[in-house]
Amino acid sequence: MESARRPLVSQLWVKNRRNEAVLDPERPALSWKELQPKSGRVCHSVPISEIIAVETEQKRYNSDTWQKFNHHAFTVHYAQRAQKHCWRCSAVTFWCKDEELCHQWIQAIKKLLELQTSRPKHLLVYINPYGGKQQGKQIYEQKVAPLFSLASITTDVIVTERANHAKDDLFEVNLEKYDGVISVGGDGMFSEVMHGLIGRMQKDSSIDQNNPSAPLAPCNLRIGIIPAGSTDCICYATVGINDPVTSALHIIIGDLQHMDVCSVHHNNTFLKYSVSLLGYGFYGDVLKDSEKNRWMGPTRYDFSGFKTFLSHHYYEGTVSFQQANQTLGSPRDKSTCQSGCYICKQSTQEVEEKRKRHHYNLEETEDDGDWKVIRGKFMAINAANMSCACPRSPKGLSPAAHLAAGTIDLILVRRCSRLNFLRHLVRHKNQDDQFDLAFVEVYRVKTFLFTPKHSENEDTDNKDVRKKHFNQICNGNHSSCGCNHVNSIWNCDGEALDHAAVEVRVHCQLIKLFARGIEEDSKP
Ligand SMILES: Nc1ncnc2c1ncn2[C@@H]1O[C@H](COP(=O)(O)OP(=O)(O)OP(=O)(O)O)[C@@H](O)[C@H]1O
Repeated sequence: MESARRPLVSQLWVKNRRNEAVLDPERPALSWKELQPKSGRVCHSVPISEIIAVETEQKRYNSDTWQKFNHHAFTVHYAQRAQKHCWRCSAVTFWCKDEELCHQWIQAIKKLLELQTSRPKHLLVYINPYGGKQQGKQIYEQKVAPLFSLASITTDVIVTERANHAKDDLFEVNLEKYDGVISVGGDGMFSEVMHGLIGRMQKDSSIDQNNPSAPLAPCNLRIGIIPAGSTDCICYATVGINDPVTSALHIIIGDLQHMDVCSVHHNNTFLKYSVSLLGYGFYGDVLKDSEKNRWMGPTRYDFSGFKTFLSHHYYEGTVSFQQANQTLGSPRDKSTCQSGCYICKQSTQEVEEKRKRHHYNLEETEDDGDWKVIRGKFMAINAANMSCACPRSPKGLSPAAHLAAGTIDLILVRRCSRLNFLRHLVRHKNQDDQFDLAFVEVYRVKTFLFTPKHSENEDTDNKDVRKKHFNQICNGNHSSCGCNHVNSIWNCDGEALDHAAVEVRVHCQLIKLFARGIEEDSKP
């Protein structure tokens, strides 16, 4: 036992150069450095947690090296950080003088890899063949499957045949045999998989999803996202880049990122879950318009964004919310949520204690803030469950929002001039603070309710009634006041909700992803 903890140190050859290689179970890492370097000495080091696989080198070299070492070599495949959060699978081949030493190294590395218990062995993969540029199947087969096979991960792959295929399947399938579920597609496909998994957990735990205050059962299976859609914001926000190989490597090494999920209800009826943006007003209208122009592809968002900006609608209603405890930070913080975020870690402990208390039917100790009620006319009401950073807006809607702190950043943009609204929008792209404007308010909340001024029955099919209420605001001069809609719609992670009056509640760390959040400086 004692010898297993001692470092293995040997002289091995890498590319015809003599190296000292060290496998240290205490650190735990594999490192090697040239013994007689031509220039400065470079020490390479790979944490065991980032080694993908070790393989005996087959006789595919016809080189002098191969002759010299009597064919004894092994290759270590590992995750290497490239640029801007991008990871690549690199390999290094070590040559040994004798077979026994080669075997000893391979066994020692394999033993340490076996201790990496968070790694998945068997995965359930759903591929949307029609997401994004319809490349999901090729991306998976060419870039991801070979890496899974290298890492000895077995898979059951389902290419979806219709919308909701993955979601329905997740309600039926035996999940016990899997260590994770992979979504190959965009945000819509991820949402489908997430709804399937969360729904299944609640069904198995006999929890009624229609009850807005029911504590939901957490999902223990991790979800992996292989980005292959036209919008891959969830992947970008949790990994830092939309790159299938990087995502596959995070899955293989068994990364873990907890994530909050918001439940959205209307009159005690469950509508949807959301992990990124719930937007009423501006982002709801953009979605409504963009759905009419799907034929345009991803450019429809720019087109509809511009059109919606020009139409300059505002909406009346009441927002009531319960503010989160100060220890969970503020939306105006300068620091952002990154890999190993201490605020999210603190929430992990709290959520575990809360689940234990619930399990033993102990009393809850709620320390959340008071309720606040705001009535007004809003250009936009945005609830960000994460920063919502994406390649188009690298800061995101709420740059300091957390992935797993159990909070929502509620952004209220009150009625303002077109120029002022433009100033607010432009600040999502530059260094200026988008909240530092008189007509913008931001709160960190746990739950909120929105009630439109005009009831939804009035807004839907009864046109006469709609006209009556519409006239109350603008006296019928639609073009000058810009309020030719009574109510907007909610954009819930890119999908439209059927109701404007909603109750939203955040469920701290309800799901887990194969990710690690965004690393501060990804290139060592
Ligand atoms: N085989 C299928 N046929 C049709 N729709 C599907 C299929 N599989 C999944 N879907 C649905 O397609 C929707 C969009 O998928 P996805 O997010 O992968 O692509 P996308 O191009 O990013 O989407 P969007 O058009 O919303 O930007 C999802 O909501 C999903 O439910």
